[in-house]
Amino acid sequence: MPATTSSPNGALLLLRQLPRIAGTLTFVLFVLILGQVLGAVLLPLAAGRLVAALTGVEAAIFAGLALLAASLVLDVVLDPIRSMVTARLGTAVDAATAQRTIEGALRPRGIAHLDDPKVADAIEQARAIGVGSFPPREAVAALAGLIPLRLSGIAAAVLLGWAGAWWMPLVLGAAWMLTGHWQELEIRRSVSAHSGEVAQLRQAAYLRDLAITPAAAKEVRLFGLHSWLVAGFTRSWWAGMTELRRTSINKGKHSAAILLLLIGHAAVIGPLAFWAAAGELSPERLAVALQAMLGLFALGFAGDLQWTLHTASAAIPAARTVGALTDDIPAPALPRLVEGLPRQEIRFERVSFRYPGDTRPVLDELDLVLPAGSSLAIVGDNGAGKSTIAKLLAGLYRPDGGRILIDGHDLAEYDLTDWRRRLAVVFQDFVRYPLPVRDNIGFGAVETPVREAELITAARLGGFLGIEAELPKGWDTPLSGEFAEGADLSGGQWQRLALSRALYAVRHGAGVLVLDEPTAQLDVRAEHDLYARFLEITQDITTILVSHRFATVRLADRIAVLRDGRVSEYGTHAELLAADGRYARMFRVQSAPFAAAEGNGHA
Ligand SMILES: Nc1ncnc2c1ncn2[C@@H]1O[C@H](COP(=O)(O)OP(=O)(O)OP(=O)(O)O)[C@@H](O)[C@H]1O
Repeated sequence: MPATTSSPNGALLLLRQLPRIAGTLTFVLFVLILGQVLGAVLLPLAAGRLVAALTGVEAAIFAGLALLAASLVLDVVLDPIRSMVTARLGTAVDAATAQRTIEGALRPRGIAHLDDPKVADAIEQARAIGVGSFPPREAVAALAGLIPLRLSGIAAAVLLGWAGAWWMPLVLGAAWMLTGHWQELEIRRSVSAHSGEVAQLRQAAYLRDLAITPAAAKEVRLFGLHSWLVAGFTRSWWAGMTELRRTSINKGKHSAAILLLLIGHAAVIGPLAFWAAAGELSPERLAVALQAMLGLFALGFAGDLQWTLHTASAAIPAARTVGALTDDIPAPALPRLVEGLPRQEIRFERVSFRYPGDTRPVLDELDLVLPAGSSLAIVGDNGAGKSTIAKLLAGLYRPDGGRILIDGHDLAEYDLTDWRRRLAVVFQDFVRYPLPVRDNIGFGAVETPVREAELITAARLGGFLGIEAELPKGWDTPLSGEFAEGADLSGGQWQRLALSRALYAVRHGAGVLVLDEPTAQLDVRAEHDLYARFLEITQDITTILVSHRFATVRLADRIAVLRDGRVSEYGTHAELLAADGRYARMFRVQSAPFAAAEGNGHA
C-alpha cells in the first residue's frame, strides 16, 4: 500500500495546484493582485508629484492627484472583489482537498490501510483537524495577501533604485529578505515538527465531539463527565495550539536581525539626506525614495500571513499522500470472478492472518469448508476470530498466508467488485445510517432504484415491516432525531433494519449471506420469528452465521468451533453433542438455566 512521501512545503504545492483546481478564478485573482500592486506603486509616485507641486512645480499637482486617485481606486475598488474571488478559490481548494482524501481513502480494495498510523495521521491532517482547524482555504487567503505584499516590496525596491541609488534596494532588500527568511525557516520547522504529531489537537477534537454529538450524550450525562470534558478539551486544545505556535527564533539571530535592519536603513537614509541637503536630490525624488524605503518591509517577515499559509497548507501534501494511496494490485488488472459463485463451496485453506501492527496471529493455518447452498455457524470465545473470518471473506483484509477459494478460485487473484455484490453481510458493528429508511434498506443494492414491493419483502423477512408505519414519514423518515420529522430507532429495530438491508441484497443477487450476531439485540419474539423464517431466508443461498446463542447456532446445517486460530470441532449440532467436546460443554452451560427452570416447572 505505498503512499508517496509528502512534500513539507504545502504552500508551494498549493501554488502549483491552484490553476488545476480552478484555472479561471486563479487567473482573475492574479490579475486583481497585479492591480493591487500597481496601486501600491502609484502611491509613492503620487506623493512625489504632490511634493513637487508644493515646492513650485505647479503642473505636478494634477498628475499627483490623478496618481493618488488611481492608487486609491485600485485599492478600494479591487479589494472587495479580490476578497470574493479569494473566498471562492478557497472553497474550491477545500473541495478538491476533501475529494482527493475521500478518493484515496476509498481506493484500496481492503481496509488495512486505515489501520496504518501513518495513513491515519495523513487523513487527520488532510481533514485539517490536526493542525488546529485551519482549512486549506485559509492558506489561499494568506497566499492572496502574501503575493501582493511581496510584489509591492519588489516594486518599492525598483522605485528606491530609481529615486535614490541602484545599490540601495540591494542593501535594504537583502537585510529584509535575510531576516524574513530566518523567521520563515522557524515557522516551517515548527509546522512540520508538529503537524506530524497532532495528538493533543486530535484529543481536543475527540473530546469536543463527545460533548456535542448524540452518540455519547447519554453516558456523558450519566457519568457526570461535563466538567471533565470541558477541562480536558481546554487543556488539550491550548497545549496543542501552544506547541504549534511555538516559533521561537534564536535570540542571537533575533538581535542580529535588528542590527542588520538598523544598519540597512542607516545606509540608505544617510546618503539620501546628504544628497538632498546638497541639492543633488530633488524633494520629489526624496519623497519617492523615502516612501519606497518604507515599502521594502514587504520583502521581510509577514507574521501571521506566513504562519497561516504554512499551517493551513499542511493539509495539501497530506491530501496528496492519501490521494496517492494505491492497491497492491490495480483492480483493472485483475480478472472478474465467474458469475453466480459459489456453486460448489467456499474453502479457507491454511489461512493465517494477523492485523497490521499486531504480533499475535488471529487465524493460524485455519482450514474450513462451507458447501454452497448450506449454512454454517461459527462459534468460539470472544476474540477467537469469528468476525475476522467474515472480513477476510469480504476481502477487507488479505490473508498473510493460505488461500480463500471460491469453487477453487483464489479470491486474491480476482477483482473483488463482483464478489462483493455476491455477499450480503450484517457486521456486528453495522452502520446506522442517519438517512431515510428506504435508503437504509436500498443500500443493499445501491445500483438499482428502490422498488416498493422489494422493500416490503426484504423488510418482512428482516422483521422490520410494520415499524415504518409508526414513523412520521414512513419509508421516507430520516433515521435521526437531528432531522425535522426524523426518528431514531431502538437497538433491536436497527438490527432488524440491518438484516432487511442484507436480505434486500440477497433479493438482488447476493448468494452468500453473512450474519454476525444477528439476534444479539432482538427481543424473544423477534428472535423466535427470525428462527421461523430462517429456512425461507437462507433458501438457495450459502449462509455463515456467527453467534453466541446456541438457539441460533443449532439452526445451521453445520457448526465450526474456533479455537486458537483454528477449527477445533466441525459437524452438525447432533454430531457435536455426541462428540461431547467443547461445543457440547458450551451448549450445556447455556441451556442449563433453562433446563433447571423447566425441571422446576415440572416438579
Ligand atoms: N481492526 C483491528 N485491528 C487490530 N486488532 C483487531 C482488529 N479487529 C479485531 N482485532 C483483534 O482480533 C481478534 C479477533 O477479533 P474478532 O472480532 O474476529 O473476534 P470475534 O471472535 O468475532 O469476537 P467476539 O465474539 O467478541 O465478537 C481480537 O483479539 C481483536 O482484538
